[in-house]
Amino acid sequence: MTACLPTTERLEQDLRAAGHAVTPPLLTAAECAGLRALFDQPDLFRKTVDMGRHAYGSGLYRYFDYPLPEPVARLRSALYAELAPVAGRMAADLRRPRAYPPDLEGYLAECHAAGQRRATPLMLSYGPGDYNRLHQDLYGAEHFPLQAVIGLNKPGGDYEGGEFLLMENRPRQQSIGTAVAIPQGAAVIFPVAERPAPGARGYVKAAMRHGVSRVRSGNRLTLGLIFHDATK
Ligand SMILES: O=C(O)CCC(=O)C(=O)O
Ligand SMILES: [Fe+2]
Repeated sequence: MTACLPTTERLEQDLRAAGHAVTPPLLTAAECAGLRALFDQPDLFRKTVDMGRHAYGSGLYRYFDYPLPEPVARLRSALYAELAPVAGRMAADLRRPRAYPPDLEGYLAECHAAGQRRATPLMLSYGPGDYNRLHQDLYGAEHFPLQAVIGLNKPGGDYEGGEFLLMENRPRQQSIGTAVAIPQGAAVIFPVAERPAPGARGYVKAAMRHGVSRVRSGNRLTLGLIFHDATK
C-alpha cells in the first residue's frame, strides 16, 4: 500500500470547506486490481445485494464478512485513526460532544456493546447504465459520522460517467450537489448523515446523502469503508 494519507489538518480543512475530501492515491493500480479480484470470491462476503431488486439503483454490492481480507482491514483501521479526532470535533460543532476512541478496535467495542457486530465494509460493482440512488449508510442507532469510498478503476479510462455524488441540505435552503470522479486508488471521505456547515451564526446542521451517477460505459468497482458495524 502506498502509505500516503494526507495530514489530518488538510483532510479536515477540505471536509469543512467542501463537505468532502479526496485523499492522494492510497493504493497502486496493481493493488486496486488485487482488490477488484476479491469481488468474485463469494466466500469472503456475508451478503450480496442486487440494487435493482430493492430500488436502490442498478448494479451489485457485497458486504464482506469478518475476518476482513488483510488490505481491507488495514485501510479501515488506518483511515479510522486519521478520522476519529476530526469526527470528535464535528460532533462538538453540532453541539453533541463525543470522544471517539483513537483506534478502530476501541470504537468497534462500542458498536458491539450497542448490539452492532456485523461487518459493513463492502464492494460495489457497476456496469454500463448502473447507478446508486442517494442514500445514507446507517445500520443501527450507533454510527461513526464519516465514511470513505475508494475508487478501484480509472475514471475516463476504465469507465465514463459514474461520478460519486454528494447532496447537502441546509435548513431552509435548496440542495447543493457535488460530483466527484474518484481517482483510481484514492478515497473520498464524506459525512454519513450530517455535517456542521458554516452558517451566519456558527454552525448549522446540514443533512447529507450520497450516491453514484449513471455509468455511461465500462466497469466501475469501489471499496466502501463504513466504520460502524451493523445490527443485521
Ligand atoms: O460506489 C460508490 O462510489 C458509492 C458507494 C457507496 O454508496 C458506499 O460505499 O457507501
Ligand atoms: Fe453508500
